[in-house]
Amino acid sequence: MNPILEVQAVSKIYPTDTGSVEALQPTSFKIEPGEFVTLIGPSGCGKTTMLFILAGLEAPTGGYMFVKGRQAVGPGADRGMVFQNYTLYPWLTVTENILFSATLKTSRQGGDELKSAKERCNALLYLMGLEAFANAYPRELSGGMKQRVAIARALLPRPAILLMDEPFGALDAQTREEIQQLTALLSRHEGTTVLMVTHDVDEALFLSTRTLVFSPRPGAIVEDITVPFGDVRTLDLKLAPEFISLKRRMLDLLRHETDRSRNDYLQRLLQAQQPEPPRIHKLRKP
Ligand SMILES: Nc1ncnc2c1ncn2[C@@H]1O[C@H](COP(=O)(O)OP(=O)(O)OP(=O)(O)O)[C@@H](O)[C@H]1O
Repeated sequence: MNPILEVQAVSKIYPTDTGSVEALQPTSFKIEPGEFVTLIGPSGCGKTTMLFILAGLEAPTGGYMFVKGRQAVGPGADRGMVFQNYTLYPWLTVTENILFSATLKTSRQGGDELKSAKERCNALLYLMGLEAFANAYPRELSGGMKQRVAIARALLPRPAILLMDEPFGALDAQTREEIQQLTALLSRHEGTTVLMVTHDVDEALFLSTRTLVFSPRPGAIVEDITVPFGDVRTLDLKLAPEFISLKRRMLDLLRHETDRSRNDYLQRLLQAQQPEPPRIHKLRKP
């Protein structure tokens, strides 16, 4: 099978006023059609950087990416993006938000395109359980509903891959579980290929078919884990022994990586600081 996404030695160094920050080591991986891949790793390891590069919102320092075999440079309709913070246009209704890019595109192309975009929008509103809110404005929606609109908007043009950056990070625990379940159902129903950044091990294992574990910054893939829980997943899975055992393995791996980086850092700190010789105060005899 040809990969939907191929990442070849993508790296990133940010220039800053105080020197350069190496966010990503040269990193390579492939994603096959229909895979739901999560990217997990310690805070600051370069997960968002990788996603932004793949979305075309950040230029890589080195390396290449290919979507369906074609080199991708800059943003494109073949990659949909959902951010952590709700990015809906507050002056547009739910339907108008979902149709926004289609409206821009079809204003140049004519009526039939817009008609099929509207049909697709209605189908997504139904799948997302948002039909009753089709004409509501973002201020009238809960956080979970806003994020469902953002997902529908990203899915409208049927992107080759959906990129999600901690999309449920700002939601309360219950809403988060509801939307996780909806996302699992939706990605299976639509056959969407997904790459999602998360720092939540439960979320990664519940949703994905594969997890890429990143090292601390500069990020690099330290393990590529197949998640073997099948297509139909309910929240009960999170209590199953095989889920808990894989969760433990991932937590150990993340802890080990974080400890290793902390120890390296402490070691460097100790080497940089020559300990001062102990001061001996002689007591004067009275
Ligand atoms: N525009 C920028 N300029 C300079 N440094 C940056 C920039 N964006 C990110 N960085 C640095 O690059 C590193 C990786 O950041 P990134 O946001 O990709 O990590 P992350 O794994 O997504 O973190 P988190 O899980 O905390 O969101 C961090 O050290 C961050 O400070």
